[in-house]
Amino acid sequence: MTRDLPTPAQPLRIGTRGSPLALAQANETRALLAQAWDLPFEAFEVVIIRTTGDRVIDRPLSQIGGKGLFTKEIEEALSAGAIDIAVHSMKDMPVEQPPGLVLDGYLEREDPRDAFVSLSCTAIADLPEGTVVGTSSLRRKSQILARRPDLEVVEFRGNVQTRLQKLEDKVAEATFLAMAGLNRLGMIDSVPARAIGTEDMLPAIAQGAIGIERRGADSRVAELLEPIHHVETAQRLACERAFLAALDGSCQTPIAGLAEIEGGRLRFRGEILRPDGSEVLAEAGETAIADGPALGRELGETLRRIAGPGFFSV
Ligand SMILES: NCc1[nH]cc(CCC(=O)O)c1CC(=O)O
Repeated sequence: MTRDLPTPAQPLRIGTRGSPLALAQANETRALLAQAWDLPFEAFEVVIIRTTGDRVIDRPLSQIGGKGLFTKEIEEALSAGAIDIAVHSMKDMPVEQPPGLVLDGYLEREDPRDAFVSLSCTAIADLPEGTVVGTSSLRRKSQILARRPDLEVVEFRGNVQTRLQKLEDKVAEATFLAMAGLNRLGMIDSVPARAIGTEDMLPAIAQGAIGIERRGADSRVAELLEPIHHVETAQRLACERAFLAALDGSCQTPIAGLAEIEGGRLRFRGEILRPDGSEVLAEAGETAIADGPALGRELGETLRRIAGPGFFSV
């Protein structure tokens, strides 16, 4: 039993970005912790931290450069002891953490699929030739162009509300969002969104999963997180992130992958694309759950070999 549980006077400080989705994720973590330990909400404090990714909104993410655009400042606060845990969208997390920090707590994964969002159409296939679609994701852009080279893809940044306004304003006819974000924001019924099957658009690595980062030396926090940790999510992400690590993936490379567990077996599909969508390389495999990381690594290395140097630069 943990001896010193957080109290309203000395709350556990939960660091997060200030976007509506990030706040929803931090509050979900807070509620799960309060429930698991039978503590009042006030024993947990949400601390908002502004990141480079939040500050620079006039350029595509891929052009700002550097890893961890949405995480660097939060990790600095965690290392400095200004917060006790950090709640992240695992999709935005580099595969390696700074020295002293550990990212091994996961909430149960939400729907990993992407959503097709449009006021006028219901699927990519229905879009008239030459239609303009908006996305800020290199992966989604490449996947769309691979399927529909006739479409025009324009840069589309901002939160869900901003993007919907851009659809209203006819800046683009359609856009793409994570189902997980729409669900967590409680917006799924108020947005013209349709889930895209993972055979049609393979999600980003770790899409829909929330990770909780802590200081490795902080065993009290490790103990606090244990009851809200979701083992199957961790097993799926271990495979997906091993795939990403083998490909040295960052936000600047179009990489997709999804691990699924059924009947005690883990199935993984992964793909890499040229940024212009002119080529897609895919691999899939199945293994025992414990061997998920080895499978992810092996398939990542296979794809890297097949792709050769320069694959991502065209
Ligand atoms: N890169 C931004 C980001 N990071 C996580 C999500 C969605 C939630 C998730 O995948 O867990 C989003 C927005 C989006 O892709 O629509």
